[in-house]
Amino acid sequence: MRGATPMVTAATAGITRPHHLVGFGRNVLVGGLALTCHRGYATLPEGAHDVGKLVLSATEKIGLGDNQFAAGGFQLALLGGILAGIRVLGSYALEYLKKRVVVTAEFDSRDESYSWILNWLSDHPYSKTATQFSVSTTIARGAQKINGEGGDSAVSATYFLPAPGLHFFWFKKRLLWLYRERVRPNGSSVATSGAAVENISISTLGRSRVLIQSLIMEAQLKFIDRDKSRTVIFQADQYGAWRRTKSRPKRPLDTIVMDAKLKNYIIDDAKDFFASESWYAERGLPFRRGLLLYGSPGTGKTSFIHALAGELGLNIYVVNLSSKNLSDDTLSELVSDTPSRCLLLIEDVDAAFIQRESKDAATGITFSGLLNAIDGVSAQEGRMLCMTTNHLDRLDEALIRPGRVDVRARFGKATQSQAQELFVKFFPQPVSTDDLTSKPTTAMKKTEALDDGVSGSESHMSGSIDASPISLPPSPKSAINLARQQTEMLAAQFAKAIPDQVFSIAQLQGFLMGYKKTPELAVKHVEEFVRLAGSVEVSGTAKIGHDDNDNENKGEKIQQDTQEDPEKQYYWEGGEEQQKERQKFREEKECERRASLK
Ligand SMILES: Nc1ncnc2c1ncn2[C@@H]1O[C@H](COP(=O)(O)OP(=O)(O)OP(=O)(O)O)[C@@H](O)[C@H]1O
Repeated sequence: MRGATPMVTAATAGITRPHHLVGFGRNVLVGGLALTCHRGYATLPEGAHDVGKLVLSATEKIGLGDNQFAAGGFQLALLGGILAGIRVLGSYALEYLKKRVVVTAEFDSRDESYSWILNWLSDHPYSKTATQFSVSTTIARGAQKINGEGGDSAVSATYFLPAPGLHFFWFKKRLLWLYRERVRPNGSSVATSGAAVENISISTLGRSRVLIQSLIMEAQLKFIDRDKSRTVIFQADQYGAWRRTKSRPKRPLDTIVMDAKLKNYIIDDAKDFFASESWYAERGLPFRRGLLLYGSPGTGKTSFIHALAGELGLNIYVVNLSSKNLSDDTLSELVSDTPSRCLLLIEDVDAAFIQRESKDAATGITFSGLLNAIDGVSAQEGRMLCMTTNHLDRLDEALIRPGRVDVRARFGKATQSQAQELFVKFFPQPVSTDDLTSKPTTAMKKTEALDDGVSGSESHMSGSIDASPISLPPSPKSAINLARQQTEMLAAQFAKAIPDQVFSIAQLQGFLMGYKKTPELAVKHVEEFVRLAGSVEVSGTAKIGHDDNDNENKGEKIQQDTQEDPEKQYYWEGGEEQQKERQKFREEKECERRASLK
């Protein structure tokens, strides 16, 4: 067979074959790859000739030299193996080389560090000039959104980030490159929409990690810095891990209307606690503190905890006991996973156990599970447990015993002085020199009259706007530009009309929201609001409720007097007439403002 088969010879192919390849070339032809292999081989670099020799001698050694088909197949397999080996080795070699000359840091969107990098990148000059960029209103990680922050403004915050792909940028006068890619998790489709996971890798030439580490540190500090003036809220996700859900600007304590002594007591107690770690350690006491806030809905329990967290510079970890994903184990894990200094907040602590009594309740935690989680051996030290409830009487004594709850505070409905304080905080007007030098307004005169014992209630509701005792003279400023003194007088009038401890601050705040820019009108309509609150249901701005919990409260009296269903919810908007009146009032004020500008 040898020598008889070749259809294309070296001569016909026009190739001069080195003499040592003759046999190999013939067999390759027999193997069926004829010219391709042959030519390809002939153009191989010098080192590859040795591979040819190797294949040839291997073929002859195993005695396949005479069987052209077997020899051809064997040679092809061997060649393929060698080439694959070279490829693998090549990639290892490349990888090795890369490790020697390139430093790379990788960030995964499931980790918090990813948010640091995105935040850092969004501020980097490159992101501001990159031609391929992505726009985002959030800095998103796999399972969570970071933002909704800065949401006070009408336009939401926007981040410009390098788009997925390769980017080059400078940092500390060194060239870095960044590769951003999106990977959909295995097994998820668009329909099931498993959130895409993102990766970012940042690389630079060299062997030292210092540069990239300093970039990461800078990014982390920047991120922490941005949180300094905010309170970050964490919540448990469905896997029982803490997820940062949002951050809010710190709420100043003085925005909370409550008994000043109680406020100071709780703040001092909390500050004292966080400063006493060694005191607890010396006495072998677990370094934990429990705070229970109870009272009617809308009295400021949650708001106070947010303000407290802001004051102490701590973040809030919120547990929702009604969550169906929560089991005793996950709760225990969550509690032990809280950082050592934080507020752990359990809202409506009674709710989970009430629901458990109903048939379809499916919450996974047990009462003993809750007790173990909050003060078991694995519970984190250094955290302050804050619980809120509307129904103190529904709580098991074991839950609120000293050691679990160290401070209990009742949040009551608004007293008259709190209503006054709320009004002043709601309309915080700067003292303008114009206002101070202006003649006393009708409103001031009216308040003086009230102080003299003249009832203002009739005049509040009667007369046209012009004749209204609280209408203001033309002012160079807008209708809301009242001097503080005037605001305080209006506040006093407002408070006088509010029955003591009947309405929650949330209810009063809701009512005032209807008069954001017209405090005079709020005063004018407050009596009507109080009167209608217990007797009429109208839809609108301020939702007002009735505390069926508090026997002493006069809201109940109003309800009973008017024979209304105590479960009923009431809303305030004012009748059509009042709305017209309000509109007219606004128009007049606008005319006055324009006139004053001329
Ligand atoms: N004492 C208060 N001082 C200032 N704002 C208050 C006060 N009470 C209620 N508010 C306002 O009313 C709204 C509801 O308050 P918040 O959620 O704190 O009440 P809560 O007592 O926690 O109610 P719930 O028991 O229903 O959870 C918030 O907008 C808050 O600003």
